[in-house]
Amino acid sequence: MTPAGRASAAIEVLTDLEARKRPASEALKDWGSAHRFAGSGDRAAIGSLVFDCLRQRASLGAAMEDDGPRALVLRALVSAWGMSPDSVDALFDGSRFAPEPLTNAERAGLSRALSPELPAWVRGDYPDWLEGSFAGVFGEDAAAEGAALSVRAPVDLRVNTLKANRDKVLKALARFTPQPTTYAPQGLRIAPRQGSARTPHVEADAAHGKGWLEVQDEGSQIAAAMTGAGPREQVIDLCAGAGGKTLALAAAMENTGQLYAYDANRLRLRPIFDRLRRAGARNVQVLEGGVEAGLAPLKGRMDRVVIDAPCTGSGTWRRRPDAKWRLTPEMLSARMADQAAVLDAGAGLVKPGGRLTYITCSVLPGENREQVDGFLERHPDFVLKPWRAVWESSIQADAPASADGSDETLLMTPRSHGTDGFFVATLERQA
Ligand SMILES: C[S@@+](CC[C@H](N)C(=O)[O-])C[C@H]1O[C@@H](n2cnc3c(N)ncnc32)[C@H](O)[C@@H]1O
Repeated sequence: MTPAGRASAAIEVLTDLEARKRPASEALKDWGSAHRFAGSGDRAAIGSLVFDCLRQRASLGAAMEDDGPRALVLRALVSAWGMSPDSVDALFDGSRFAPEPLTNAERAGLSRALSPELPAWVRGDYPDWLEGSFAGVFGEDAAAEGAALSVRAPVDLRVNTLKANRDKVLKALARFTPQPTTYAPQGLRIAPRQGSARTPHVEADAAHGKGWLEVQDEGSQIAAAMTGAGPREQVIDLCAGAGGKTLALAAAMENTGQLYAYDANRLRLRPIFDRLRRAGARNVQVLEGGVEAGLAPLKGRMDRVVIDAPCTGSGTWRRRPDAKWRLTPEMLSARMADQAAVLDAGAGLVKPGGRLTYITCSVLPGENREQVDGFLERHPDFVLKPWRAVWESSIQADAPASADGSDETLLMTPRSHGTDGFFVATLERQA
């Protein structure tokens, strides 16, 4: 397909998305099935353009003074793909498969500077109803923090120390030019590709098949390390899902002690079995029973309880940009109720002197600090351990400031740490 044909396809997919209100991945898949002539490079480029439009939907629309699919694609080619307005003008020439030529209003939109007077949610590309939450956490930096959540993310890898080391993986993946991550001791980063260039499919590499590495954001790796889980401990990953944290914890525990993996939704656990096998993790017991059968025997016995809580995922909007525009206040309230429930369930499992680590991949205060405050009120036998000391005992690199300025809990963000948005609080049960 020509670049102009790909732009037409992206407009088509965005139009479908808007009309049918469904996930971008589904709309892209359907488009691919209906256009079998499109090669994998075409699909990747169309997908990248659609996702770039969604990441910056509010600011692209404001610049164009039009938030329709065609306007978003036009401006994304300039703002996100770095094309000049003239080259976009030349692309949209109305020839076969190309979009219609530009109007004068569209030409003006391609060069319009974004006014600093626009509301922070427009400049920062987040939903308007979250203006208060963003201002509450980030103050004057709300737009800048939002903007950093609205660009492409790198591919981060965690070297599985049960089977490999950084040098071995660096060599195996040399063609992707990975670099060591700034903070996570076993992390590697592959920088995001620009424009239509394809994101490397690391999971198709032999090194992944051999269990040498996992795809895991650096923030997630740091959060797992900050649980402090180590050899010979009794640890439960209470919201294990597909096992991203479980695998990191098993490696930190050097395959010793006992790591329990539990999830209220058994279906979510399904991929964990293959992943554990591939990674060579042998100290993990997946708890498939319900709360009574699975968790009751562990009451008050755990050195570490890890709660990677269900959340809105606002910290991962770089990777799932359509999710940010689909999020509603009702969904946020439902996640907050889930978080309080899982925190209460986790509290009962911690042994005296043991620790509960509360993690979200969200930047919203209702899911983070407010949950911790509510927990401490309901469970006066727990105290909050300031994050800096926890970081220093688990991560070798110097601790950067929390994105919200807190000395008690850690908020990582793309802008402040180059990671996805992650929140970590350490709660210790008094002996
Ligand atoms: C953020 S995801 C976990 C991701 C996973 N830890 C990883 O690193 O790949 C949150 C998980 O919590 C689970 N969950 C929600 N409520 C729960 C509860 N009350 N008890 C245990 N798990 C729960 C969800 O099913 C979901 O799989």
